[in-house]
Amino acid sequence: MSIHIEGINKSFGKTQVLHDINLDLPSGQLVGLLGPSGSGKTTLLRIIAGLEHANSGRISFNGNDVTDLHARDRQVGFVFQNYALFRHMTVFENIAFGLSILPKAQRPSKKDIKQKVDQLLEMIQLSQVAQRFPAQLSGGQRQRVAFARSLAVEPRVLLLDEPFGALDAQVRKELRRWLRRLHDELHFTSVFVTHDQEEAMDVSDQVVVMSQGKVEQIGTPDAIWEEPASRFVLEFLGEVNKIDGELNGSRFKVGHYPLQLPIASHKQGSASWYLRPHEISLSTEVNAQHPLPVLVTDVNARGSLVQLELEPKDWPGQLMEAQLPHQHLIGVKRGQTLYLGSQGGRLYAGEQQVTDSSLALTA
Ligand SMILES: Nc1ncnc2c1ncn2[C@@H]1O[C@H](COP(=O)(O)OP(=O)(O)OP(=O)(O)O)[C@@H](O)[C@H]1O
Repeated sequence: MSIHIEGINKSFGKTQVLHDINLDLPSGQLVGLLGPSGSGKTTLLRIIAGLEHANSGRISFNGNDVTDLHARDRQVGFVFQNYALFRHMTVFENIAFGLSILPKAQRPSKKDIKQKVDQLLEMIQLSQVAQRFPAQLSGGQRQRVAFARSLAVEPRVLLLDEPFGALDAQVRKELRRWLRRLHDELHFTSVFVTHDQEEAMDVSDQVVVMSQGKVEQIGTPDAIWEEPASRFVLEFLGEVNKIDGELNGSRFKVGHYPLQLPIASHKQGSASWYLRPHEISLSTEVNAQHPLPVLVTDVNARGSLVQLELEPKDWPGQLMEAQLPHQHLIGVKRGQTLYLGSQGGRLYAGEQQVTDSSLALTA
């Protein structure tokens, strides 16, 4: 079931929380809505579900306008963060619930309901606990039951609001892999809300990055990682170091170190140089490619990679993280001075990117 979202605006009182949202979500995909708290993700999800009404704009499922349809007629399944299982019902009864309350004409026979629930129990690998009550399950198991319960009625669209939010890191990771596999088998269309970039990048076919009620970028996780559309997206994805300086033509001054851009720029004023940990290059000697002195404050070997914590030395800035192949750093120790350069990176002046994606500055 494809979802078409057109020109959605939403205000609560005088505050506009969604601004002209336009999205096309193809059928069978798992789409992650990613953004900081308050960016409007849940509101958008609730508008798709029909639980909230937009001030303007349209929503269609498979080309059919559902804007004016009540939530219960949209055939959407919902999974929330806090399981919302019925405590007095067994796992089996919880999963069967949606089917057993259907109007008589649509309700499957008892035998068919049992067959369906057994199938779902197998799919979530919980057949052995069918007769337990929710209180006798772990958090991860409860959430799997919540999934099965919403899938039982075969929704056209499954909407998930921070479905793994209440679980610990390990269970979260397992469950999101499980959701991905389930999705690959069953091909339903899902939209899930998360503020965790790793989670969104790990499981989504497409990620929609939101900020302040607007869509900043939509794309595959790879495309968003490789080509963040804005400074906000680059920063929000995390794992990026920021070095502030003053831009003047093709010169970028960090503290009293004048660095050279490989291109001429007409911009002037404050600018920030963004470097991901693997884009940092280090040398034991100062040279044109490695102009900035840094102090090594931590060294962590991680398999074939070494992770370093670096403190700016003699120029203003924050602690940085670098990640380099082991062989480049044999013998590097805490307390040692190294010289920093780059193998890429991005320079932003205000919201504007000054250069394309691969920028190397030199002295
Ligand atoms: N029923 C409501 N009445 C008034 N304001 C609301 C209501 N629901 C949401 N808001 C406001 O709308 C904005 C967007 O909220 P929303 O819950 O959609 O954001 P979110 O990105 O899902 O955030 P979070 O990750 O914290 O859940 C926030 O400023 C919030 O305070």
